[in-house]
Amino acid sequence: MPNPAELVAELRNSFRSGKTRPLSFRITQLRNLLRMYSEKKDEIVRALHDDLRKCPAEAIVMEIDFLVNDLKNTLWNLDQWARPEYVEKDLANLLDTAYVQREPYGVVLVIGAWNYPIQLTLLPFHGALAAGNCVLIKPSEVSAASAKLIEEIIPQYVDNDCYKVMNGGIPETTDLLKQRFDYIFYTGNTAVGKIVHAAANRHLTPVTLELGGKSPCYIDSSADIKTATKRIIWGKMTNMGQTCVAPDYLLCTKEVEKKFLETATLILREFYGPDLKRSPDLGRIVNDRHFERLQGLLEGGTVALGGDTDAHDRFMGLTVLTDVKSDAAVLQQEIFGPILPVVNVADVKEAIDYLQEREKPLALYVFSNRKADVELLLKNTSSGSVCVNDVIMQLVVDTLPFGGVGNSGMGGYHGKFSLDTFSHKKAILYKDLGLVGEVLGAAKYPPLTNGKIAYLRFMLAKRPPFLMRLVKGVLGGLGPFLGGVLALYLWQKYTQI
Ligand SMILES: NC(=O)c1ccc[n+]([C@@H]2O[C@H](COP(=O)([O-])OP(=O)(O)OC[C@H]3O[C@@H](n4cnc5c(N)ncnc54)[C@H](O)[C@@H]3O)[C@@H](O)[C@H]2O)c1
Ligand SMILES: CCCCCCCCCC=O
Repeated sequence: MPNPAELVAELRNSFRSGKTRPLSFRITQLRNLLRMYSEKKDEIVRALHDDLRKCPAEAIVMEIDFLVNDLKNTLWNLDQWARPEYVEKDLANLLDTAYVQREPYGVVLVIGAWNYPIQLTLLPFHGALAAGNCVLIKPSEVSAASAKLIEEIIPQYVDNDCYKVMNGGIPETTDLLKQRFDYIFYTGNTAVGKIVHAAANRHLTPVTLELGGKSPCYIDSSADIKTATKRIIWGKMTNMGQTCVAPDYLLCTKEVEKKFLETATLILREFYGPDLKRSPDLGRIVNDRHFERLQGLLEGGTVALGGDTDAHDRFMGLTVLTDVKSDAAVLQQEIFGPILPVVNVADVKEAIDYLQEREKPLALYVFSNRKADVELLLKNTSSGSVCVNDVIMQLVVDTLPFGGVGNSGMGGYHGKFSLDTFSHKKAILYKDLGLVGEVLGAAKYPPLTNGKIAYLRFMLAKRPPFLMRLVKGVLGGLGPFLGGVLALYLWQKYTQI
């Protein structure tokens, strides 16, 4: 087992060498990863099958394509995203250059989770690499085949001095977290998120925590129940419910619950045939521990649909629970499996009360054609994301940030947000050393007369953007000489006071 202190020291030396700074170097690494996903596609599909019995379609669309699309987007845009961002200024700094320059933090630790073990481990890696960091990747030990594959293939495609993989379980990760990193990106459950946060805090290391929680799904009687049911079942059964943003429970009236149950029976048959267990499109629960945990959750209510389980095969069909006691474990902990409890509410106001009393979820789903009610939910609840009239699909829009809030996490990524997450936004003011610049700023020097203070206040005062654009235009038109004359005039005018 490699020594974490040595790994981090090697990465730090590589970062200090400046190797990862040039955009051309990063682009080469990203292109190599693109080649990796194409050349190692079969191995990835096989590893995901070994870990979760993920079907090839899910492995390709939800893990490999997700990564490939992210790389393409980054490669097409990185040059532009990484450019300095010039910003507006006050009069006192009008001749100077003020801009934000993204710079890499240094050595980044990425800790992945097991449910989408390739995607969730390597997507943050893309962002950290693109931003110019050196990276240590720690895949989840729970998805052992994927972890082993990542350790094997990453060194074949990217620079070994700058990017490393370390496998291990809780003791190894605990040791790793004693090291000083410049950024930590963690995906996993909230309890461990707190451990990671505390460890990062010892070194004041900034973090992104991509956590979980119970993502509610509100349906009202105005929604097209067939389409809503299809979308909910798809989202709940994808990866056997082991998706961070899977709909966790339904919030609806008794009447909608009844319609949902009738429709769900038909949809399940349409999607997976008469015997769900034999469907090639359904995966399995990741391990026995999680299977037993899920079986325990079934005790919380009445099984209104499904309930079929096979411990030997770690299979569980979609199981809808009704009349669930409010203190049942299935309504307290994140389910992360194919169980769907129903919580009955009379109307949207009761739904909002229910949501406000609970932790902020990673996602909120609303199925409704009542625009006013949707607005009420949007305005009166907080969650990492919202998707109206579908589930999970908000993640696909990579111009939206993906992340939680409160107990479901902090920070976000995807698309350009990944580059922002892994970059420090350095503020740079490049002052003019010439005479005009000096005159514009000279009022700050003591002795501070009333005139100088008035001048300073005039120069630093906030003005509406249109006025600043006008001043800039006029000064630009006058040229530096007349601009200087104007500055001298203002200086004269104010210092005479
Ligand atoms: N927000 C997201 O993007 C996202 C994505 C996937 C999963 N999740 C959430 O993650 C949870 C499921 O994942 P999990 O937590 O079971 O995954 P997991 O068991 O794979 O743990 C995640 C990582 O934490 C490490 N870890 C575990 N215990 C640790 C400890 N005591 N100290 C230090 N490191 C430790 C593991 O080695 C692993 O790399 C769910 O709550 C789910 O909602 C969130
Ligand atoms: C087409 C839908 C793609 C969905 C990808 C889901 C990723 C989930 C990450 C959290 O567990």
